[in-house]
This record gives sequence, C-alpha cells and structure tokens, in this order.
Amino acid sequence: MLEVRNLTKRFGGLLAVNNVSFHLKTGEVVGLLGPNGSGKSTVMNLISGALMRSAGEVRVDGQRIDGEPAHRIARRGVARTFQLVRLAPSLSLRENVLLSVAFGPEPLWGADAVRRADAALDRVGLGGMGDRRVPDLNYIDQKRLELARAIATRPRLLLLDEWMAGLNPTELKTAIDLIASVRDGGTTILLVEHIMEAVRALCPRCIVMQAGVRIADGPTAEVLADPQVIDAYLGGAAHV
Ligand SMILES: Nc1ncnc2c1ncn2[C@@H]1O[C@H](COP(=O)(O)OP(=O)(O)OP(=O)(O)O)[C@@H](O)[C@H]1O
Repeated sequence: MLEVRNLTKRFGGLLAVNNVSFHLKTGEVVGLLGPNGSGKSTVMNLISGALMRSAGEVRVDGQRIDGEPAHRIARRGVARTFQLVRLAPSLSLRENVLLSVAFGPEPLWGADAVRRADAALDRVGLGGMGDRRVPDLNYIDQKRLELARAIATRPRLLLLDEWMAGLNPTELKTAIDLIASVRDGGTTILLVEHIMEAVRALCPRCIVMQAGVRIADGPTAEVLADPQVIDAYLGGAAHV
C-alpha cells in the first residue's frame, strides 16, 4: 500500500536520504532503523509531506503523493506522530483531537466528531480527560495525546517517529499493546524506534538506513544479525 521509489532528499550539500526504495503491504508493521542522523525522520517527513523530496516517488495505494501538501496527504489516510511532540497548548485535549478529526480522511463535525475524539482519548488511556489542557499533561501523556490525534482519523498508514522513547517498562508494555491493537484494526504502520524490545514485539520486518542509504530490508531477526547492520550501529556509537 506504500511504495517508496528512489526517494532522495538533499539539504544543501548533504544527502540525507539517498535513493531509498521500499514497499509496505497493507497491514504490515515495519521498523525503520538506523543510527542517529541516518535519515529515518527525513523519510517520515517526506512521506507525510512535511518535507519536499529532491527526487523520487511516494505512492499510497498506487496514487502519487510526493509533491502534495501535508494536509492533502493526511486526507488520503496518512497520519503521523512527531519525534518532538507538537500539540496546540491553548486547546483542550478533546479540541486537539477534534482538529485532526476535522482534517482527516473522513472529516467529522459536531457530536460525531466529539464521540470519535473521546473514543480515541479513551483508547490511549486519557479517557475522561478531554477537558484538560496540554500544559497539564506530563511528557508521556502528551505522547498519548499525539497518538490519539493520529488514530482518531482512522488512518490507513500510520507513521510513528520514536513514539515510545522515554516510556518506563510498564508504559512500554502498554504502548506495545496499543500499537498492536491499531495494527489489528488493519492500519499499516511504519515505525522509527530505537527501543529494540518494541521493534522485536511489533515488527516482523525491518528496514535499516545508514548515512541516507537503505542497507538492509528483511525479517527482523535476520536484519539485526546482519554484520553490516551491526557495524552501522557500532560505528555510530563509536562516534558519539
Ligand atoms: N531540516 C534540515 N536541514 C538540514 N539538515 C537536516 C534537516 N533535517 C535533517 N537534517 C540532516 O539530515 C540527516 C538525517 O537526519 P534525520 O533526522 O533524518 O536522521 P534520523 O535517522 O532520523 O536521526 P535520529 O535517530 O537522530 O532522529 C542528518 O545529518 C541531519 O542533520
């Protein structure tokens, strides 16, 4: 359902994403891994329309989406979370979710939209908190709210960018179950994540990037045992 072909992004002289290609089938959950700075977030930004590609193509269900603005891509059923939480602080939690429902693939208004928003808040563990405001939330609950905003649109493709970073072990288990339930609802998921427990639990397949290039794509256990992948991670760590 997602087809990325020869995707390339230059920032000045830096090739952040270099001729990357991969496919995701409907309902697949795929990990996008790689050391810091390897281009993972840039790939997510290119798919969601937050950044414009330098070259290459992105298709969802056969339709070209590269070159479209982010709101049109969202209308096609692509939702995402950001590595740094982006919420509207002056709005209530419910209003934050309502905003994404209004701009999602099947826009809802009024009581239907409120029901959809409250159901999404409930699903991520923020049930009954719809009238609270973003500054009242701790970091983890802000991340929950980000996910509520994404899943309330009932996306066909969900892009999760390090959504689980900073969770404690109990929260991580809940988060993994939550993402599994989104998957079980039929959503295709591309997951950028450094927490290997989550990757192993959720992603039967992984793609690995290094310095903008796709260096591996296959079953998770095989990819993680690939000497080139191990070397990419150790090489990255050695430079920290
Ligand atoms: N807006 C930008 N302008 C210039 N350079 C950028 C921009 N965004 C990313 N880069 C550069 O592109 C490269 C890839 O960055 P990207 O954030 O995609 O990596 P990443 O794999 O997501 O890393 P991390 O795991 O640390 O989030 C890095 O060298 C980064 O500095």
